[in-house]
Amino acid sequence: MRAASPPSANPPSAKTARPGAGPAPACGKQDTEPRGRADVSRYVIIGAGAIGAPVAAQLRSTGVGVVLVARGAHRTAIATDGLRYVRPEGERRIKLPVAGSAAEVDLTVGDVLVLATKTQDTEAVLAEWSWRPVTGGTTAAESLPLISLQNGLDNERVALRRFARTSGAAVQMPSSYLRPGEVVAPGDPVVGAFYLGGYPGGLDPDAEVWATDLRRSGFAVRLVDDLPRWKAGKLINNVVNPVDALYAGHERFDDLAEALQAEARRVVEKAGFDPADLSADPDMRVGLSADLMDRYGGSSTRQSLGKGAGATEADFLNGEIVLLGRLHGVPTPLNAAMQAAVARAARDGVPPGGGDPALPDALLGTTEGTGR
Ligand SMILES: CC(C)(CO)C(=O)C(=O)O
Repeated sequence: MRAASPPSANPPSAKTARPGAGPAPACGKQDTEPRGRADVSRYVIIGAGAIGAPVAAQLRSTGVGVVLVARGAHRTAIATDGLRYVRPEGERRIKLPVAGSAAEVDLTVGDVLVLATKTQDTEAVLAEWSWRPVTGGTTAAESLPLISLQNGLDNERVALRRFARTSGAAVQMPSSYLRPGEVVAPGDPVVGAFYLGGYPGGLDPDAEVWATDLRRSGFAVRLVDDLPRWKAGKLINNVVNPVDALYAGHERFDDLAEALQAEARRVVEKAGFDPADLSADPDMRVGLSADLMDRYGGSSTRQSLGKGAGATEADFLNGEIVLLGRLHGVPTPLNAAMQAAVARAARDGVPPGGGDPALPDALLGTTEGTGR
C-alpha cells in the first residue's frame, strides 16, 4: 500500500491520490480483530494548520498516502509551491495532494478521516463530510474510521453521533501555523506525541496500523484503551492557553496558570474523569528545538490571536471546564473569567500579550505569588 519513493514534485490530484486501492473491508467495530496495512490506503487530513500540516508532511515523506484539506490562501500556496515545512533539520517544500473541500475528494473504503481543525469548527466539518459517498455505495460515516486530533472533550462525542468508528488522540505537538503556506514544527526529537485510542474506549481494529504509520513518520504514539482519561489530562494542560495568549511574561503567569489548572482538575474529577498525566512517560516527551524557539508561536490560542482569527478554541477548553462545573455544581470563576477575557480579546483584535495587566491580580488577589 505504500509508495516506495519520497514525495514527487508533481503530486497526483487530491481526488485520486493514493498509493494503491485496498480491498474493501467491512465497517469495523471497536476491539475486533486487529487488521493489517492493506486495510488502510490513505489518510484524508481535514485541517492544514499546526497539527494537520505536519502530520500530512511527515506521513507523505515516508510514502504513506495522504490528502490535505486546506482553505483559502493556505490551500493556494500549498497547491502552487508545496508546503514550506520548517523542522530543526532544515526547511523543505513538501508537495502534497491538497483539496479545498469534501466535494473535491473521492472517498474510497480504506480511507481514514483525520480531523485536525479547531474544535469550534467540528460540527460544520462533520456536516460537510459525514454523508459524502464512498465507493461501493456507502457513506463516510457508515464505513470510514475517523480520528480526532483535537483539543477538548467534545469532538469524539460529536463525531460518534455519525461515525461508528470514532477514535481520538491527546496530542502534544508544539508547532505553529502563522503564515499561508508555511508551518513550523520545532518538536525534537519527535515532531509530536499522540495518546491514541477509540472512543469512548477500546481500540479500533486499525489502530496498530495507524500507530505504525505515525511512528515511522516521526511521531511518538502510545495506544490507550481509556482515551477520555488522556483527553481530560490534556484539557487540564490546555486551560493555560488563554494565559499564554494574553499574559506571556506577566509576573503572575505561573500563579494564574496553577490556579486555573487546580480549578479545572477539581471539576474534571467531580465529573467522574480520572485525568492521566501526559508528562509521566519519558518516551512520549516532545522537546522544543533551541534553533527554532523564536519561530514557535506558542499555544494554539496565542496563534489565533496573532493571526487575528476573531475566535479561539477557549469555549471548548476553559469553557468545557465551565460547562462541567455548571453540570456538576462546582464553581469555576477563574476559567469563566479567562474564557470571557480571551473571547473579548479575539473579538476586538487584541494581539498576543495584550491582556489587561490588572486582571491576574483581580482574579487571584494581591497576595504574594510564585512569580515568573
Ligand atoms: C500542547 C499544545 C500547546 C501544543 O500541542 C496545545 O495543545 C495547544 O497549543 O493548544
